[in-house]
Amino acid sequence: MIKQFLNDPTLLLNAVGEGIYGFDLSGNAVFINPAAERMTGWQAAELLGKKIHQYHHHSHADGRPYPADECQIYCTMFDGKHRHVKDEVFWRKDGSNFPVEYTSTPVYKNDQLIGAVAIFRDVSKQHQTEHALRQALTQVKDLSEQLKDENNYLIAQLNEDWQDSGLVGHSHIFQNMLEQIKLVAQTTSTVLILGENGTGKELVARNLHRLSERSNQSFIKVNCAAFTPSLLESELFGHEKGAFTGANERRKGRFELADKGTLFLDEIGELPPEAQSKLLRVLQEHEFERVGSSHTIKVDIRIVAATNRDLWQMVQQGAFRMDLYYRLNVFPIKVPALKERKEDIPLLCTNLIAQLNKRLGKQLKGLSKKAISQLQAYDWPGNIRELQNVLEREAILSKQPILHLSQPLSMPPNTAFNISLTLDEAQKSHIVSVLELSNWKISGAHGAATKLGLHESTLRSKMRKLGIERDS
Ligand SMILES: Nc1ncnc2c1ncn2[C@@H]1O[C@H](COP(=O)(O)OP(=O)(O)OP(=O)(O)O)[C@@H](O)[C@H]1O
Repeated sequence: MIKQFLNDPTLLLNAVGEGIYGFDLSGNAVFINPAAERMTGWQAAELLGKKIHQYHHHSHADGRPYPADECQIYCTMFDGKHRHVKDEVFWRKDGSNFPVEYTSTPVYKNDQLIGAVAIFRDVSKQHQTEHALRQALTQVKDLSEQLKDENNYLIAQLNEDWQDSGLVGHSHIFQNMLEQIKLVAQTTSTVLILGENGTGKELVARNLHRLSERSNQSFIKVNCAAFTPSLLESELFGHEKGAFTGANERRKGRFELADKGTLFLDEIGELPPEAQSKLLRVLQEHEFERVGSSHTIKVDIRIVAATNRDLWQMVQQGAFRMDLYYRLNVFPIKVPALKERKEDIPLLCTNLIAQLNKRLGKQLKGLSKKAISQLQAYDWPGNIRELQNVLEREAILSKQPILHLSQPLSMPPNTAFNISLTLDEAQKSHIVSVLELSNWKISGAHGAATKLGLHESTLRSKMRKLGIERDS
């Protein structure tokens, strides 16, 4: 048996799965095995004695000619050096090509170079697998990016001390508003919610979403006053990696996250001009581009916007685009100020005290009659948010189950004169009070900076210095 193979070594060469070519020193084929025939479609009889390079190594993969004197196999025949080559192609008889990986080894007889042997493999399958792997990796990366975006957003939402309260009030004016919410919730029309700070605009927006057909999809909120103009654009529309300094990764904007759901644009009056034009385009054409990208993204979102500003006056002053105003003002809902529905105060208090009991672990029963009359005699510039704060303060101070008012309503406790405070403490206390009254809005005409007569950046640096954060 062994003898049989020794007598005819080509039996072994014919059995291997790799293609084998033998060359003499002139580059002519002297041996071709069946695997090479199968891969190239050229029969041995057609190529033996011929320069193989001209048949299936004549061009590179991109079609550029591959001169014979650069051919790595021929080079071995000149310098007698072994070579391992990747990223080349061989051409088939039918004119197609396939990627190959090959070795070119010199053949010596009595120390004399007499030719070379090339052993090659078709690596198309390997390339396909690599390509599929690369695609799968990109998909995984995209998905994990999306999950990260959504997760960040959800965490931010959870941290957002959103209280589990419904819209409470039985006054005529409030019931009218509830009726409007129910009607417009069924449609996809853009809604503009108007009302003073702390009246419950956000609560209205969330209820609109809850009652709509989109309730199973996301409700995404953006406070347009909380970002600088350039950050706001990237927050709304997202950005590509490297779109600006600090954009280390690609990030989806709130418009993309809200696709199929509702996007709540709070403080819409603070939207800078550039973002106003982009928003107009989304409202008209449902499309936009991420910052730093030319790729157009289509979305299906319902816009609900809110403001405490007189948008029409802003239009007349040139601070808000008129076309955007009309696009937003399709269905305006006016949330009444608390002073317009004082008859709702007792019911609101019952509701808010129940929430406080849960949150503070108290067992308060309600308010004294005198306290209710005091609350109804007051004008509530800070609306329900101010009412919440007053009740929370009294709930903390109270040792009895029935609450009384321990301080006059017209003087916010934080600004009360307190001689024991250092200058820094007094500043901190005053800044926090003004921030609370401004719903922690820093910039804009109604922001804390304007109220304090400071530049926005001065206020931010003072806040940093005094350690003022929203939860403090
Ligand atoms: N009808 C209501 N019944 C009970 N609680 C309410 C009602 N309306 C608002 N609230 C509560 O009052 C607080 C302020 O409401 P919300 O944040 O919706 O006001 P807003 O008008 O959006 O305020 P801003 O303009 O300052 O952002 C919230 O804690 C909310 O739960």
